[in-house]
Amino acid sequence: MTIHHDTRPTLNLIRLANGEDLDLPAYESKGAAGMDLRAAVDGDAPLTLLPGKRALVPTGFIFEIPEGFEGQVRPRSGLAFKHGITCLNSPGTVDSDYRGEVKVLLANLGEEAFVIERGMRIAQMVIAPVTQARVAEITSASETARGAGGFGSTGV
Ligand SMILES: O=c1ccn([C@H]2C[C@H](O)[C@@H](COP(=O)(O)OP(=O)(O)OP(=O)(O)O)O2)c(=O)[nH]1
Ligand SMILES: [Mg+2]
Repeated sequence: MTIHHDTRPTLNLIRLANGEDLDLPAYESKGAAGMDLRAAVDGDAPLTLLPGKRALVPTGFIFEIPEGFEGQVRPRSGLAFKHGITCLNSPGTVDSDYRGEVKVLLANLGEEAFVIERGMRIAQMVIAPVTQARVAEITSASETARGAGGFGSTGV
């Protein structure tokens, strides 16, 4: 008999008052990299994002990102393509020790106002492994063929 263990890390979520009745963030297809995040704006008061403006949109949940991982808040390509809606700080970083509500910093780079309704899937979060480096100050850098060349030094 083969026993299949679920080796995926667990993401604990705490539902806040403004997240009442919202669907849990979820992977919308079997192989989706990101779970979609929903807008926890007031059902009676949708948020209108004017062209060129930004807004911090609540998700209604606290995420306990497992240690050794981060949450990357990324735009949804459909909203970006159709409406110019993106995450201003993309990819947003949710630290594993953050215990506040996860919020999405949406920006409207389109030409028309965009209305964010309660429960709308506004962004996606990818859980990704993180490596914290040990920081050490030294006085000279090791030599390489590239040296200080960058920003197009190898041609376009
Ligand atoms: O899109 C985002 C980005 C960040 N955060 C939360 C979780 C994250 O752990 C915290 C801090 O984010 P970040 O380190 O990017 O911002 P900061 O400007 O460096 O703030 P801080 O000084 O609080 O670290 O804000 C979100 O909810 N959504
Ligand atoms: Mg920070």
